[in-house]
Amino acid sequence: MTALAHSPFVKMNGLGNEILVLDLRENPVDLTPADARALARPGVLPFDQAMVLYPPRREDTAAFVRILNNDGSESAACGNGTRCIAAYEAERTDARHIRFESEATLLDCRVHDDGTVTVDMGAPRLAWRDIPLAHEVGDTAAVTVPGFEALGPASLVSMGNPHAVFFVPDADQVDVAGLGAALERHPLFPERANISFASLTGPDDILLHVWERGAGRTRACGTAGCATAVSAARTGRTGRMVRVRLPGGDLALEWRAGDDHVLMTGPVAYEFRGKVTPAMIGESI
Ligand SMILES: N[C@H](CCC[C@H](N)C(=O)O)C(=O)O
Repeated sequence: MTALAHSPFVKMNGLGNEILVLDLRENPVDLTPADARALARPGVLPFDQAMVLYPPRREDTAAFVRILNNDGSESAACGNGTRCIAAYEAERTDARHIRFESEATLLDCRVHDDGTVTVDMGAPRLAWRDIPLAHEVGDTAAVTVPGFEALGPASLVSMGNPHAVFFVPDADQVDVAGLGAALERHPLFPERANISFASLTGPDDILLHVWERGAGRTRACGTAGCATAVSAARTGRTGRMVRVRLPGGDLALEWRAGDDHVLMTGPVAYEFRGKVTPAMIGESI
């Protein structure tokens, strides 16, 4: 039996984005890519991302968080998952202001009385090396992706993880899975990319469909919402405060003037709780 068995988990979702919160602060074992894939199997604990909590490395944080996609790959950021761990920690400790540390940044979260959570997702990174891209492209706000000229230029952003945002006339009509899977692994993106298709549906109102790196089609992606808000403001399509509507629900986003941090607000939901069993990670007792 591996040390992972018996660790407590909570299955949550942030706008239908399937999140597994695994609290390993009492039992900080390494969660391998194979463990993540085993847990994510259908009938076990299917998730888009696992948010794995480890003992804090800094005194002013509640935990160090690792983020794993369901294919076992690691991400440095996950907006919806961060709202979930903030709500989980608020429930456990009664704190309302909670800070986590991830590989990419510090994540300041505020849990509101209505149960919604605001996360300071930090400042976007817009330089080609930081996204990262395979080579220099000129202005990252409008990049024609070879082979995908018909989609028009993409706006490329890192929110800790790489994003490409295409503004299209009607995001509901796009073949998200077909185009998303091909673009995720385009040679322009050496670390692959999350792919978003966005349409303006009103002043400061955006419809969004997302194909996630390492997880595929999801009902919502918080960092993609952030990347889209930044891209829309950066290209003059909207102001710095927008509503982003995803299949799973809405996010309120503000790209704050002054420090350029992106503030993301949205709901979370609990599904069920339990403890990891050996069978869940593919082991017999
Ligand atoms: N669902 C997440 C993002 C996952 C990103 C992941 N697919 C990657 O970058 O590898 C969110 O709400 O922000």
